[in-house]
Amino acid sequence: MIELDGLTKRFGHKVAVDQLSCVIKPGMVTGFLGPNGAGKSTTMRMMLGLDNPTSGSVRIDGKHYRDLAEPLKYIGALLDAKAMHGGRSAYHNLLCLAQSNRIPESRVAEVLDTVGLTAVAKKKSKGFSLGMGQRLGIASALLGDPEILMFDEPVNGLDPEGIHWIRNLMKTLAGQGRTIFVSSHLMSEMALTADHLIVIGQGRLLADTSMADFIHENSRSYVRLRSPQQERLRDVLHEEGIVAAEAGDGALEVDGATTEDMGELAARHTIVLHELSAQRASLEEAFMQMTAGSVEYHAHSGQDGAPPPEEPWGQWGQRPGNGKGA
Ligand SMILES: Nc1ncnc2c1ncn2[C@@H]1O[C@H](COP(=O)(O)OP(=O)(O)OP(=O)(O)O)[C@@H](O)[C@H]1O
Repeated sequence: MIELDGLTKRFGHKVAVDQLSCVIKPGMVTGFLGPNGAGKSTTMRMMLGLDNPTSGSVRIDGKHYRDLAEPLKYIGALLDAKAMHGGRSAYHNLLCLAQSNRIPESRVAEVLDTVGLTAVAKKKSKGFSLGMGQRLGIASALLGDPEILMFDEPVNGLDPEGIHWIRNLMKTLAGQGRTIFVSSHLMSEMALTADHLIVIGQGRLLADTSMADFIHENSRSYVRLRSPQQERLRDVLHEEGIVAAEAGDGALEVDGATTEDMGELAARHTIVLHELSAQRASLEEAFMQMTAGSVEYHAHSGQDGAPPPEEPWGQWGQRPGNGKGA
């Protein structure tokens, strides 16, 4: 478990992370989202003791990072896959890390096997492809068999096989009861991987919710109807007091409807349907919907990134209505 309590980081006048409080729980993959410059990397660096908070705290299983005697046994992280010593072999990179954390050498071969690098264990890591480098970084995170794992943009530049592998690895690790915290700009990938989301904008917490609730609350769900009797269908919907929007491709869209209700209505009026489909917004749409507010706020008043004069995210209190019928 990772607990953030009022975590704040200022760089001069710039507030990179602003009073962030949340708990990242074990047994699930928690996605960490935010637009560019939202403060994700800074937050992760503070979690790992690489940056000191200006105020507030981070606790790793109840302890400050600096109080962990052998930190790799508590928390493993992939922050920068290129951070490895290029002149050393994959094996020796991991061995050095193992020795400094009193991890047995046998573990090195185990994690190389887990990430599929056994065959290139003796090769210098500077010759590694981006995907191999990511795998080596993940091997180093796994080395201490920690209960908490953090991955910053783990799928960047990976091919579909590599992305699929990392996704399954994170799910497996979460299934073992570990705490998995992952940031990514690839929304489609995040939607497939994360169970829970923490979303930040301008350093502030925007959402701490399940994936399903996040999408539900920040986006539109509607039913698409297409019929060779489109005029008739439009009239029937109108008579029933149902508002339908033109989709632009000949279909009609009804907000907040169910396919059951729409299908039965069409059947009652013997209208042939060529399409009857429930449309749920994607994580990407929900994310854009939510963070659009953050960009809008920034454009109107944020010239130097100074904190807003009053609660800027109050609009999110009305989240369920956002985007409906937009
Ligand atoms: N060392 C630093 N000195 C000054 N400002 C910094 C420093 N590190 C980060 N910042 C600023 O803090 C803010 C948050 O940066 P951070 O890198 O944490 O965001 P991010 O969410 O990880 O962004 P991205 O998605 O682009 O990687 C940005 O405005 C950034 O310019």
